[in-house]
Amino acid sequence: MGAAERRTRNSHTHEYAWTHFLVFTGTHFLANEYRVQAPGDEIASYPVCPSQPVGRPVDLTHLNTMLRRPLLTVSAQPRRFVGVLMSRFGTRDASTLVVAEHSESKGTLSPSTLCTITAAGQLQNPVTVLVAGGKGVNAVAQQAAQVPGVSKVLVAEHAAYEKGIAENLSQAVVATHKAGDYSHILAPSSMRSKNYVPRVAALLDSQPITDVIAIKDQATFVRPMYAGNAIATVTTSEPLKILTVRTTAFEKAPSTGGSAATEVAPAVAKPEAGLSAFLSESVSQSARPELSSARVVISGGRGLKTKEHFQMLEALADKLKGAVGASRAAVDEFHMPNELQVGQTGKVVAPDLYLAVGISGAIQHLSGMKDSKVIVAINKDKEAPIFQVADYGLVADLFQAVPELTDKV
Ligand SMILES: Cc1cc2nc3c(=O)[nH]c(=O)nc-3n(C[C@H](O)[C@H](O)[C@H](O)COP(=O)(O)OP(=O)(O)OC[C@H]3O[C@@H](n4cnc5c(N)ncnc54)[C@H](O)[C@@H]3O)c2cc1C
Repeated sequence: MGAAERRTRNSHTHEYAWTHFLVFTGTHFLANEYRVQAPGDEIASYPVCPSQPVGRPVDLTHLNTMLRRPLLTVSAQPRRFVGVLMSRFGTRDASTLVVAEHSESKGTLSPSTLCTITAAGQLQNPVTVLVAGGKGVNAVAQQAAQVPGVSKVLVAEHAAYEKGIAENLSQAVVATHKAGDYSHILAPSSMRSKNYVPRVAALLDSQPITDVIAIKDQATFVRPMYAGNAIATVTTSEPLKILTVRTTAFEKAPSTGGSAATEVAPAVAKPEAGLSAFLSESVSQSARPELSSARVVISGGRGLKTKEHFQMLEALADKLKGAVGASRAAVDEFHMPNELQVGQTGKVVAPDLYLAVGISGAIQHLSGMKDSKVIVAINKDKEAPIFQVADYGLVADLFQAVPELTDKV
């Protein structure tokens, strides 16, 4: 199938969408041909209007008779226009479901959920938030209900959702979608959503779009590709858009001022999917702020040479009330724990101040921190690529520069 083709399934929703599309006769738009596949048919190509010169505006009336059959596959030039028509004239009202993340132990809605609600607001649809969890989840739901812009909060309380087990959580999301028929499902980009969102997408037969950093319209989104080397603007013609949102790209929604209604989420017949079980977790305790949400992050790389030398960074971080991060090289050499890795395969951070110490600035590291508001680099190699993204660069030996800086702060 050619690149210009789009597929649509023969579902109830699609039939409605196309009915609306066909009602829209008399409208002119640029199209050369439609390819239509009915059940049991070969794919057949039909010109929109046999006498119509290629690329000229055409009358859609001709399509009425042709498309009044159960469609499996329809393709058209230009593809995007059809996608837009589908979403604009579909019979479903656009509505957005945000799947909340929250801290079970603290009973709080996560800042990443607030950022996702901001992203959802930009779609300008009514926003429903699904809060799934174990006992105590109602308190989190109350917090979600107070976020301005949220019109409804659905609470799924069950022990099966307590630890965010992907197989169980995805069932809750799917059941909620089936009852609400949302046009968009949004979740924060996170380790947790990397696990359950693909399952949700597979169960609902939709291609997810991950790591969205900007919303252009209902169907057009901006996302990084190739570890942030390219920024792609993608348009989807999926009737259901499933997105994960890079939370560093959206401000947190205010946590008070709203008054959404709270309801019980649609029931799942067997919330415990029985495919995986929670055994234990080991959470590292730190008095420092959490890496992803810290205002100041001080990261060290292979240049620190030993685990002990990271204490220099910790002393500076404590003075600046910041978090400590690390490059993958430092993590691979066991100088810092895995959860403090910043980059493509680690955490994505965008603090007010990011200080990179003894880090060369490989693209995989940059993709996790280059959206920081101010970047400062200390490196003894003046050619190090980190200086290309740094607002302030110090070419110096870190073993002199860091203690000196700590003294002066
Ligand atoms: C698929 C994939 C995913 C990856 N994901 C990540 C990721 O998420 N995060 C990540 O960080 N990397 C990631 N990497 C690895 C990445 O490519 C680099 O290898 C890594 O970031 C290098 O870490 P570094 O800058 O600490 O080490 P190096 O590249 O070795 O740089 C050390 C720097 O320290 C400087 N230095 C040495 N001594 C001193 C001194 N005394 N004073 C001042 N400066 C000094 C050196 O000049 C040098 O620039 C990934 C790679 C792949 C292939």
